[in-house]
Amino acid sequence: MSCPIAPSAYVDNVYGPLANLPTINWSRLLQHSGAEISALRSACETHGFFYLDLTDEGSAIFLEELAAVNKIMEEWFCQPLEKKMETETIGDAHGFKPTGVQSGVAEHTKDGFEALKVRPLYPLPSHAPINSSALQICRNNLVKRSHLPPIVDTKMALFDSFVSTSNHIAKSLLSFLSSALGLEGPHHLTRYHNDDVPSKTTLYFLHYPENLHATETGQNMHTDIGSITLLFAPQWGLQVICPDTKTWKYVAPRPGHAIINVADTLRFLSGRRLRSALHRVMPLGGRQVGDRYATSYFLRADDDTVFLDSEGEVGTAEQWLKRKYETYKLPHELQSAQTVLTGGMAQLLSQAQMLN
Ligand SMILES: O=C(O)CCC(=O)C(=O)O
Ligand SMILES: [Fe+2]
Repeated sequence: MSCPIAPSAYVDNVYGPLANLPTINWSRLLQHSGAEISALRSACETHGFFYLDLTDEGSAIFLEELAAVNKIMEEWFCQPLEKKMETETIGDAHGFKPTGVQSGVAEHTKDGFEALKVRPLYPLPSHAPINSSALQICRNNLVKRSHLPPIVDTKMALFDSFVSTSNHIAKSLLSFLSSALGLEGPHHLTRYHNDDVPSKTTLYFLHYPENLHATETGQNMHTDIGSITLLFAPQWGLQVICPDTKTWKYVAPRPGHAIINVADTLRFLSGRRLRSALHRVMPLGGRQVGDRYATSYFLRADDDTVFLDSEGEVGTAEQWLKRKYETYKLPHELQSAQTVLTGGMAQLLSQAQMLN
């Protein structure tokens, strides 16, 4: 069985002007173009949200893998809820989350997405081709460790390869950014992101089932928890607060592009020099017409990474994730009484401007 993706049209005089986000070119970054690296830094300082152009020839296989994992996941989400609930939830970074457990995008509503979180291999598969015996060792470890849903288990090589390239892209961005910010040696940002150290790095599949009643809608505003998010959102619904107007604007889906997001931990580790973008998912017209899907790779710092958070407390990356997930479930009025949901970004914007 497959769930067709319903197209939805964007009409700018109804839904407002689009977010004008910077675009960074992946192949130029790989050539160490000074201009592209400085554009990357500027995008993270001013927006914290940008398109990454992956339309180069070298990224074609990765995009094919993305299409293949998405097809598998769309079929997986079509299963009855009881079947999906069989995927054990382990901590907040692995397992199945049904709709309606978090506060929704609008007051007095719950969230309208279900999600399957898949903890990647640990140690993560290297970007170099993995030989079959290495893969078998990883596979045995993973099966014991992670209680994967059978669908991931049977397509292990595909999922591994997709995770490996996602990790490579996210860590490369981190590395270019660190050098551009002059964070070198012991302060280099990659030092907090070790592939062989436990972290809550996660591959994340989201499904927003059609819901015409809007009791469970979209995804509430938030900043992401970790360091760098690679988001693939081929359908309308994603909105971001733009730094110029401080209003919500829709982010146009762009084939062959990832949307990259500076998340809380990276902002904290950069000494607040980088900006985290406040974003949410609001279906066009406020109702989820047709099913919507999105895929993310959340690169997160090693569990024991220490930083000063937006509540003024010194804690670890692992504690911040736990706190953030607890906050997602709180009613809106309690969420807005503290800084955790938005990593302090909401407090940097005036309430009146934001609600627009
Ligand atoms: O569904 C989307 O487009 C965005 C999802 C998102 O922001 C998240 O899961 O953190
Ligand atoms: Fe997000």
